Amino acid sequence: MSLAPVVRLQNVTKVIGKRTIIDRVSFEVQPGEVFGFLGPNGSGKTTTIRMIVGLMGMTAGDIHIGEHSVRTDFSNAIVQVGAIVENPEMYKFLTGYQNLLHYARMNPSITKERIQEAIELVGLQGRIHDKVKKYSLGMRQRLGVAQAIMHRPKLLVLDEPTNGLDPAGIRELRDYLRRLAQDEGTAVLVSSHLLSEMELMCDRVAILQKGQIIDVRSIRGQDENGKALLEEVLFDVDHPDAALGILEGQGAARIADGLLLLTSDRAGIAAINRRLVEAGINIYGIRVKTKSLEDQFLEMTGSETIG
Ligand SMILES: Nc1ncnc2c1ncn2[C@@H]1O[C@H](COP(=O)(O)OP(=O)(O)OP(=O)(O)O)[C@@H](O)[C@H]1O
Repeated sequence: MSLAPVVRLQNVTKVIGKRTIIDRVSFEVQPGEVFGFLGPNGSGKTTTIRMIVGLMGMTAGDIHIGEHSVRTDFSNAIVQVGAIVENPEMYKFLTGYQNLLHYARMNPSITKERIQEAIELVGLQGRIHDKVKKYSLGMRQRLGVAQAIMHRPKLLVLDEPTNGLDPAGIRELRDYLRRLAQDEGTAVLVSSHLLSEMELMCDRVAILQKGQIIDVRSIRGQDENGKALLEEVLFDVDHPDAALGILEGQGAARIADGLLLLTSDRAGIAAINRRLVEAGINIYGIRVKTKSLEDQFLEMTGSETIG
């Protein structure tokens, strides 16, 4: 991707007392990308996010928003950011619209048209004139996001936005974040400890464990370098032992429950299939055991509990 990243973390480190809470964290988020920041509780997501939005200083490293360093050029960096890090403070006795107007007054660049656009992007147009005290948690959050995007930030940061939402609310959140990324080219950074939700919502995820990034990967079946991910494949064949012999030297094939089990990328599966058929092996079925992000995450973090 040749686009300049919207946010770039370079070896960001945070030491509190004698403890290294965040250890040389580096990643970039591109325009129009929904990027997940995934890790178990206590892994350092909130601390990293607080450093991105300037609520906390960093011990070493740097963060750039566009070309502006959060360290040395904070005010130019932060104007490009919209964020919900702690619960957004809303006036519950005012309507959603009145709340937005109140915030818009602080920034003369926000027009009435823009307020309307933000409301529509989060799908709150039907209820925007109701009092906030009548809103569900999901609606309050939408209002928070509308407020955070009114000034057209290049980066939207949401800390654990799925917390407390029901499945319908999570689906709606996913839909409007994707819309925002696509329609406005906003880079969206969301943190979560919930893998299944990140899989649905994000283009890429960084996996954080004990303050270190242990992996950054695309959700769409490729790793960071565009290399296809390996998948476990089961071949149901008439002579597994003979098939194993034919494939000798082709990676780690073995027999499991009478099936031939091997690891391959997609192109490899076709090649292995052809080779077996040409050698006279009958194939009754091929099954790809696609690993969910959750399986991969558990493999990488070992016994670390999630959630
Ligand atoms: N001000 C602080 N002083 C000392 N330790 C801290 C401080 N802030 C955070 N920590 C520690 O840093 C680690 C990371 O915390 P952080 O809140 O960033 O994790 P998290 O991934 O956001 O987890 P959670 O989802 O539980 O909020 C934790 O072990 C926490 O106890």
